[in-house]
Amino acid sequence: MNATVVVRATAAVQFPLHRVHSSGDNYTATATVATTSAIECRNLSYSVRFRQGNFVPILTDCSLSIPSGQFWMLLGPNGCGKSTLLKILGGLLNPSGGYLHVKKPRSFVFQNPDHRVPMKYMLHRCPSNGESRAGYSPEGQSWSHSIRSSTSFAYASQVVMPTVEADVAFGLGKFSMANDEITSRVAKALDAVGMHEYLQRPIQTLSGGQKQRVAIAGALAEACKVLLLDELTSFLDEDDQVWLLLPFLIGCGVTEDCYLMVSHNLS
Ligand SMILES: Nc1ncnc2c1ncn2[C@@H]1O[C@H](COP(=O)(O)OP(=O)(O)OP(=O)(O)O)[C@@H](O)[C@H]1O
Repeated sequence: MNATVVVRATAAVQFPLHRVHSSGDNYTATATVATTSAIECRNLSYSVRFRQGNFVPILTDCSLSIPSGQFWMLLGPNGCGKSTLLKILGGLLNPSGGYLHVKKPRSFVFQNPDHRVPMKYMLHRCPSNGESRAGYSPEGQSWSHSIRSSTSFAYASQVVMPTVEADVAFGLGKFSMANDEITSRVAKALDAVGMHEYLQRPIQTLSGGQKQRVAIAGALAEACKVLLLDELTSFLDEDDQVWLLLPFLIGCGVTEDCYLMVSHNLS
């Protein structure tokens, strides 16, 4: 990873620049005391293996330490490794080496809600088939059903349920939770992203930016401690920019102890 920085993106605070340690330079991000960190990684590396058998390093010796309750941005040019790092932090990729600690639960929202995402992500979001969310699964249908009917067994769409309400409630299937609690969490999370009036809307009628908000609401409903947002700004228009959503996210109380990280392209 080259020339990538992690900046604190809370409006009232002057950004302290923390450079992520990359191969060939000596910087290491040192945000605060490690024990209070929401995310802590030291000397993290990630390589991919090509068909020819050779390993190509994507991340080398990457270290950062970031506290809870703050909003940080990961900045860097195309191809420097932002998404890869975020996927490692989100548990979607396993690092090849180094130390990694991320508070749980953690949630990951992808760049484009219509892109197919790894099945590992869906299992992470809801390891059961979602039917434990009484009242939210359409009759005879569950997310595993929608995946089975799709062309690939390995991938699923990020927003997976037929309505906004069902999709935000989807990840709650992994908790044993009363229906009242589910309803309240879904309402609170949709309020936070300004989408409450879309509760019953079929997912396919939403715009890309609205789907992004629904995906964020799904993560918030699960009361995640770490929210990882991969280049949302490429999809949301100016009015939807995540730093404008931030006061809502914090104001609704679902993110009190949450750490948010957004990757953003510098080019
Ligand atoms: N599975 C893979 N196989 C081969 N190369 C990969 C793989 N995944 C990532 N890369 C390479 O690793 C580098 C970092 O990719 P990554 O998607 O993390 O970059 P990024 O900083 O998020 O880029 P962008 O801003 O364009 O989204 C790129 O050069 C990419 O081509």
